[in-house]
Amino acid sequence: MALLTGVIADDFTGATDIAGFVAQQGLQVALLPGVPSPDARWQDDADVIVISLKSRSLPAEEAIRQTLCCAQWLTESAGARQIYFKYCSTFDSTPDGNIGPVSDALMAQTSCRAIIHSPALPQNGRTLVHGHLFVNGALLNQSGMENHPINPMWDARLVELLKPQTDGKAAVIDLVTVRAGSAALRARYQALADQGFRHIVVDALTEDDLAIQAAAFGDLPLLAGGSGLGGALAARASTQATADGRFTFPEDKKAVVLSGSCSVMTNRQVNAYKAQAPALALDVASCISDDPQYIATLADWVEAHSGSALAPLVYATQPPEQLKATQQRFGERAASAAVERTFAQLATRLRERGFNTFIVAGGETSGTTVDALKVKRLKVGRPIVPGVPWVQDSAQQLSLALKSGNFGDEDFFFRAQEYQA
Ligand SMILES: Nc1ncnc2c1ncn2[C@@H]1O[C@H](COP(=O)(O)OP(=O)(O)O)[C@@H](O)[C@H]1O
Ligand SMILES: O=C(O)[C@@H](O)C(=O)COP(=O)(O)O
Repeated sequence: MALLTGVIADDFTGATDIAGFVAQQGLQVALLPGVPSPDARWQDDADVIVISLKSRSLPAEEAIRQTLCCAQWLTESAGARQIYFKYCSTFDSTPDGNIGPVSDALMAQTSCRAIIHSPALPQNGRTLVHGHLFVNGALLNQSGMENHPINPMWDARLVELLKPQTDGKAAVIDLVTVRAGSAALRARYQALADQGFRHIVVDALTEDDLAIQAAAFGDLPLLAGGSGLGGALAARASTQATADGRFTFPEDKKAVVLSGSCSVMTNRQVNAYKAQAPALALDVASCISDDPQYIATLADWVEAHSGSALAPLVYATQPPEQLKATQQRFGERAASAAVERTFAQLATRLRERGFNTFIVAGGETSGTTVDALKVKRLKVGRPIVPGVPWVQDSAQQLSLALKSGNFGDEDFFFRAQEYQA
């Protein structure tokens, strides 16, 4: 089958999330980290290519530049018929971007009059009603996402979130219209585009609503949203039974858990795990000092605890009050950059010492870690929980579980280690 869709994900956990949902539908997925080189020609078989960027928190111009390079490569060198801009199911962005500016730039490049925004992921409790985004029934800005370290979410209304990010007019298509069926939904989209609306937010409460969206919008050159709509599009394209995506894990497993997310769920996961497993909290002051000796000390600690039944955990995860104090002391950007740099350097050091299995919590954290591990191309394996598949760089015999901050249940770090080859 020719390449159907080229996905550009704005972070790494988002990329493995959508790649996992697509692979579960039996489609062949290639997962590529970073902007492909412009002269790299794509000659392999794949139904869907997912490119993972770390563009969510970049300045808007740089996020646009990287995304457009990917879109151009996907259409011209890989033959993608459709571009899917994958962002977070919690619409993670700042007042400056990057969802609005990147969407505008992609519309210009793909000659799309109006872009669909569909972040809903009912499988993980993200639903959209009258354009309001809910996380497990709580409004986005009352869900814990208001305390996010780098993109605190200030509203739950997507149209309001988009306002400071774009000059394009935004509108909502509500659930009643979605449930009127794909033809009615498409007609409403056309009518709004004719009226000059450029950003069309579409409600979804269930997976069935996403299936209707996939039927209505499957042929558009450009779509944007979460992995829910991505999975629904793959289900329509699939002719096979669900693939299980098994691969062989490294025989001599040397695993570590790195947690750089401060989300509500990751805080619970870290607390549950550290009650039973060896765990070490990062010292942010030492991260800021950028002292190589600190990295060596961390690596020694991990190595010393790697014989335990449960993999050692190194975490920066903090509850909101503690995080606020850290950020006031060091500055938000400086603290988060120092923590990410520390995880990246630690991952490199552990790789050199033979660690081959990395369980990482947090999208930005996963981005820096995967970059540091110099991953080239990833195979997608079976899901540990919805939205978090095992992925593997077979050339390097390296297995990775990249967990979005809020995904998984309290026992996630345990479950991730119960895998079977
Ligand atoms: N203790 C801390 N102090 C300051 N920043 C932190 C701390 N712990 C984590 N961070 C930063 O918070 C950000 C979390 O983002 P991310 O890894 O994407 O998690 P999530 O998936 O929850 O969004 C990262 O930039 C990380 O470095
Ligand atoms: O759509 C989602 O929720 C995830 O795929 C995602 O984008 C993850 O982002 P982080 O929560 O920052 O890991």
